Order: sequence, then C-alpha cells, then structure tokens
Amino acid sequence: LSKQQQQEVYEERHLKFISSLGKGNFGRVDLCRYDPLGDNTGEMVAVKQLQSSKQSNMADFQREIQTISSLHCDYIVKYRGICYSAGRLSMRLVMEFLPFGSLISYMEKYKHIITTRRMLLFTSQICKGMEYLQHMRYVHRDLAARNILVSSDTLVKIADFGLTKIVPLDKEYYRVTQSGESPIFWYAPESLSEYKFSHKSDVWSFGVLLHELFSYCELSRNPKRLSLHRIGGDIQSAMMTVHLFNVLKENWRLPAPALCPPKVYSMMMQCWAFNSEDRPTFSILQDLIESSLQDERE
Ligand SMILES: CCc1cc(O)ccc1-c1ccc2c(C(=O)Nc3ccc(C)nc3)n[nH]c2c1
Repeated sequence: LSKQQQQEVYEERHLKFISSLGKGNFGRVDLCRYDPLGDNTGEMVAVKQLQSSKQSNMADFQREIQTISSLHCDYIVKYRGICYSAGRLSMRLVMEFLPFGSLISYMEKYKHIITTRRMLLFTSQICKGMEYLQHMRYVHRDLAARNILVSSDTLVKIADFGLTKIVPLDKEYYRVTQSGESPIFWYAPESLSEYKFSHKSDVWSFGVLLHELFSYCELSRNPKRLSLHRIGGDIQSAMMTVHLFNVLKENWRLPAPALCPPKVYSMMMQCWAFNSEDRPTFSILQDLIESSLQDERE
C-alpha cells in the first residue's frame, strides 16, 4: 500500500512503543513503530491516547477525525489513522512522526546557525499551509510556534491539535496549550473582544508566529512576556484580556525583534491591522515573503 492508501485502522498488537516524545503542548505523545511484519521495518508514528468518555464527545470526535483526515498538504502534519484499544473505551490517534519535534525546541537548538533565508523558507511553508487551510474553509484558531513541527532542516508543518483540543481526558477538560501559555497573546482584537475567529484572525496570529520565529522562539522575548511587560504583569487574568485589547486599540504592537529585516517587521505590522479587513490575505503574504527572500538571495 502506498503511504496515501495506508489503512486508517491500526491494530494495537502491531503498535510497538519506542519512547515518550514528552509532554508537549499536545499532551503526552509517544513514538511508536507500526510493525505488522514484526521485522522492525514498519513506519515510525506519533501516537496520542485519546479518552472520550461521553457519547456526545464521540460525535465531536468523529467529526474532528473527518476534518483532520481530509487535510492533504505537504505543510500540514498528516493524519495516519486510529488505533482502537481492545475492550477499553479509549482509542489512540496516529499521526505522522516528525523527527525534529517542535519549532520552539528546534530554534533554541539551532538559532546560532539558522539563516534568515531558512527562517523565510519556514515562513513561506507555514503561509502555504495556511493558504491550504483557508481553501478548505478551515480556521486554525491556535496558530503559534508551539503548534509548528519540524520535519527536516528544510521542512516545517502546521499541526492542528484540534482533535486533542476537543477530546477531554476522562475526568476534566484541558486546553491544549504549552503549560502556562495563554493563547490570548496570539489573539486578534476581535477574538479578544467578541471571541470571533476567521481567516483574518489567523492572519493576525500568523504575524505573532512570525515575531516568535524572528525572535528565535526565545522565551525572554516571547509574545506573552513582551505583552505582559506592556500591560503590567501583575493583573489578574480576567482583566488581562481587557488591558491587552485596550493597548492594541491604542496601536501598541510587539516591538521589532533584534536583527529582524525591516520588510519582515513590516509584514508583521500588516498582519496586525486593528480592523480585520485591512489585513493581507495569505496569498498576498506569500508574495511579500517571496520578495523578502529575493532580498536575502542578492
Ligand atoms: C499525535 C499527537 C498529535 C495530534 C495532532 O492533532 C496533531 C499532531 C500531533 C503530533 C504531536 C507531536 C508529534 C511529533 C513529535 O513530537 N516529534 C518529535 C521528534 C523528536 C523529538 C526530540 N521530539 C518530538 N511528531 N509528530 C507529531 C504529531
């Protein structure tokens, strides 16, 4: 079977645990080898335990699987299938394994050798992935460096943990975000004030992701830290959204990262237009990225 025709049902007995990929912002994920031939030639996959205790969740769950399995794009982490645990009500989500893990850990590790060109290549790939999601009428709502995975030194992919977002653990519901990360610092003003999400709010988040990337995903310079510095870090969380909305209304924006090419910061600023209709589309952003790539080529 070609990779594309790979059956969607994985038999538990052939799913061999290799190691834990750590508790990223997507909950606990394991590296497994799916080895039906039993000769260690099977493919490596990333596997996540999903519990869906109530019947209602099952409907949500099936719908999410329908969506995730319908996304076929080189710049979106591929859904591989589902492994039904014999007897137990739980099941496991099987996704494509990306050998370099999260963009945040990658940038921390390689920031001294990664070039502006390479960062613009990653930017272009994420933009293409978002163009595809928009074409599929899919709003991501949580575009951030923590949700980008690295396949190789020249390829990154968008992971949408939508599935892991909606499936609660058998006891409590948990938000799929980096421990301590509050997504409000990636939210467009209309998302903060009216909880409205659209392709245009994804563009706003894309600008914040660009800021993370060109700040080498450094924790000291991350959007949450910089925003809290501006609005005062000591306010309780309920007021944080209001304060953040107000400073954005008064045209405060994240400052240009050190060494950031002017054209790239200008792109971020266009993504952060207060009125959503003034923001560029992902295809316009693609042209701006190409033009920045040209500058880096000369
Ligand atoms: C199955 C959970 C999931 C659910 C979803 O909806 C979307 C994506 C994923 C997912 C999450 C993590 C990974 C990983 C990885 O973490 N890889 C790595 C490689 C190397 C190191 C050190 N750490 C880590 N690879 N593919 C992955 C897919």
